[in-house]
Parts: sequence; C-alpha cells; structure tokens
Amino acid sequence: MLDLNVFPRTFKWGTATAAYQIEGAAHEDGRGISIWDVFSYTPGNVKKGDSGDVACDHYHRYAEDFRLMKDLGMNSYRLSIAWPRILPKGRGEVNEKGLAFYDHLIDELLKHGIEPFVTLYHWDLPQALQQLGGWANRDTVDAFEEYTRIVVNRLGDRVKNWITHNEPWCAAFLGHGAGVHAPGLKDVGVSMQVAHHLLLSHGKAVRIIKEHNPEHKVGITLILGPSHAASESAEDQAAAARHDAFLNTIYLDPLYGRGYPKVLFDHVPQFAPKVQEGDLEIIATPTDFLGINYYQRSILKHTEENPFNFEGVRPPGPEFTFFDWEVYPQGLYEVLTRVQQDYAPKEIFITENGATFEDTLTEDGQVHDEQRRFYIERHLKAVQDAISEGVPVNGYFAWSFLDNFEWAEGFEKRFGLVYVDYPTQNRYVKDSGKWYSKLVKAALGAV
Ligand SMILES: N=[N+]=NCCCCNC(=O)[C@@H]1[C@H]2[C@H](O)[C@@H](O)[C@H](O)[C@@H](CO)[C@@H]12
Repeated sequence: MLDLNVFPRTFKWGTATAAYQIEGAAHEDGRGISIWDVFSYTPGNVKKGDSGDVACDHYHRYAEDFRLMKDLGMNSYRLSIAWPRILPKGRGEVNEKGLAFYDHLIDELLKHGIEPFVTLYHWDLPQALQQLGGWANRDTVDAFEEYTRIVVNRLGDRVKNWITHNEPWCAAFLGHGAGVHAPGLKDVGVSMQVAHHLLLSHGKAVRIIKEHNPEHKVGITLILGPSHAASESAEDQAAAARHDAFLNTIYLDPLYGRGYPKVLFDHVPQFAPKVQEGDLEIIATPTDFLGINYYQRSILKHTEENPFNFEGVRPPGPEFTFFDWEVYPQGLYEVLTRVQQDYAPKEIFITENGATFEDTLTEDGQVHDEQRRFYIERHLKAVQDAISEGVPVNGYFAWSFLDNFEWAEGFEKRFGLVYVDYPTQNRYVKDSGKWYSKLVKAALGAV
C-alpha cells in the first residue's frame, strides 16, 4: 500500500492539537476567559456540559506528553497558542505567566528534537474582545496584530513555522452563521464579514512574522474538501459550484490574489463582506505554505429552501466515522491535485487528518482501533499519490496526538492516536498510534 520512499527526505511526520482542546488549567496563572469557555459554560451548547476546564491537563503534563511523543518517533508537532493566556483581556496587559508557559513548552519540544509548528489562532478568542464585537468588529484585526507581535517576539528565536489561523471557515461559519461553535451567533451576513476580518488579520500577521525574520515560514490552515454534485443536472452542478466557493474558494481565491468568488457572491450579494481599499492586497500577502485539513467530501443538490440554493446530500459511504462523516480518502487526493493545479502553493502541509471511532480501553490498557489505522493509511496513500504527481506535500500531522475536547461534542468523540483516560489522566497508545510510530520511524530511518 504505502511506499515511504515517495515521501521527501524533509517530510514532517507529526500530530496536531489545539490549546483549548488539550491544555485545561482554564483559570490558572492569569489566563483570561475565552469565547469557548463562555460557550461551553452555556447549558445546551456542548454535549454532557463538557468544557475545556481540565481537558487532557496538558498544561501540567506537557513534559510527560512530549516524552511519549519522542518515544513514538515523530519529528514535528503542531500546537496552538491560547491568546487568553498571553493577553487575558485580548489587548494591553501581557500575562507573563502565559508567555513563560509557552517558553517552557517550546523548550521541552526542542529538547526532544521535535520541530514546532505554531498556530496563532485556533478559535479561542479572548471574551473581552467578543464583548466589543469579536471578529465581526474590524478592530479585532488590530488586536490580532498586537497578539502576533508579542508571541513572535517572545518565541520567534525558537519557533520558525507559523500558522496564522486554523480553519477560518469553522471560526466564521460554524461560530457566526450556524451558531454551533463559539460565539454561537446565527447570522450568515455577519459570518461572511468575520471571514473577511480573519483573512485580513492573516495578511497582517504574515507581514509581522516576515518582518521579524524573513527566514521564518508562515501559512494558514484551511479545511478543504471536494464539493460533488448529487446528479448531472445543471441545477445540482451549479449548487455544487456554489458550495465549493462557500467552503473552499472563498478563502483560496483571496489568499492567492483573486478576490472573492463571484460564483457565490453574485448569487448572494446580500452576504458579500464589506471590503476596504487595500484589504485584498493585504490578504494576498505571499505565504510560504498552505496548511490543509481534510476530513471528508460534500455532496450537494439544488434547493429552493435557502438563499445559497444548495443543500447537502448524505454521501453513499459505505464507511462512516463515529461523527457520521463519510470515509473518502480519494477526496484528499482530489483536494491536493486541485489546489496544485489552481493555486500552486510553494509547499503544502496536511495540518490535520484523522477520524473518530468508538474506542474501548481494554483491561490491559490496549485500544484496538483498526478502523482509525486503516483510515490514516488510506489517506497517507492519497498523499503519496499526490506527491508522485508532483504536488509539494511536505508534512502530515495526524489529528490528533491525544483524545481531547471535541468542541460541541465534548469528550465523547475521540480522535487521538493516544487514548486519554480522563478520570486518571493516564495515556495509552492506541494500535493506530503504534502503527503510525512504526511507519514514521521507518520513513525517517529510510531517509
Ligand atoms: N462541509 N464541511 N466541512 C467542514 C466541517 C468541519 C469539520 N471539522 C473540522 O474541520 C475540525 C477541525 C479542527 O481544527 C479541530 O480542532 C477539530 O477537533 C477537528 C475534528 O472535528 C477538525
């Protein structure tokens, strides 16, 4: 199945996590409140009333976790910084204990020879900024610049790979359009303006990072997936094209200098974001790589029931994850070849890919998760095939290192290569993690 020699010598083999999902210590050492604390504490928003208050207690256990990561053989690791730990009110007063935490965390990683990829924003906006309008308020772009400068100045002597934002589509649409993520708003027009401000803040942050050190690599992480038409009908084809814009090209096009997709905003002009003079040029500031998160494809048909005139159709499967997401590895190949053909990024990292299945910890501390192993194997094969066709993929970060707080699903949905027994906080490497470790060691040994 896999031919490890196809992967470049410089390939980054790792896993990914996010601060709010693993750290815990939500009220410790000066950390401010985030929109995800507020959203989680609001009854009904998160399954079983779960929150990131404790999560994987990574805040206190990161040294143990990185020893485990080293033992598993990975050479890279994607993490995010919690903005509320650095600037508890979002701007102004800096929390030295927050900076010190990430100092120690990065030092611990480097001690093990693991290369950090740091995401600046993985959805945990300081609540104090939300109270001023959050990402719907253009001033938050300035706040993000302030935050970026502080983090890059403190960690930039050791961190050389930066991801400005994680999945602006989720932060914008799930958080402000569908209302199923923090801050829980349901206004599509606002969600599109939020998308614009996220992209604008990305462009500003790229410039800050490049000013700090032009040798540093900076990019953004997008959730991308194929949008397939449910039938050959012109209506369904057009519906799929609009969804492709709604999910994919609404970000890809402006990032690569093409402005916002007309196929979408000619159809729903009422949702078009307000764009100021110069914004699109800032958004298109050149980057060093594109981070791609891939989980599934979408199938669309025409509908008269909403202004976008598209609605999802359940994919045929036959395999689905515990999240009821179709297992569709060829979709990753489709995304990679399309991105290469249409945008030709200098470099691509798969910054997230993984699956949730119902894991059971056995009496003797095993988790036999063959479905997850098989999922990852097939998606790595899709990456291999894309590389064979010249797509410059130079890294794969499995989602996720640890089981963790899965947003509105709480702790029920486990994505980890490592099982977390929350009552004891003990970690147990799942069969998929053991397999991935062997593969990574072989790949890195093979180079
Ligand atoms: N149409 N459509 N498709 C998009 C549907 C959103 C899919 N969920 C994600 O991408 C999130 C991403 C997040 O970074 C991480 O923090 C989450 O834990 C994982 C797992 O959920 C994934």
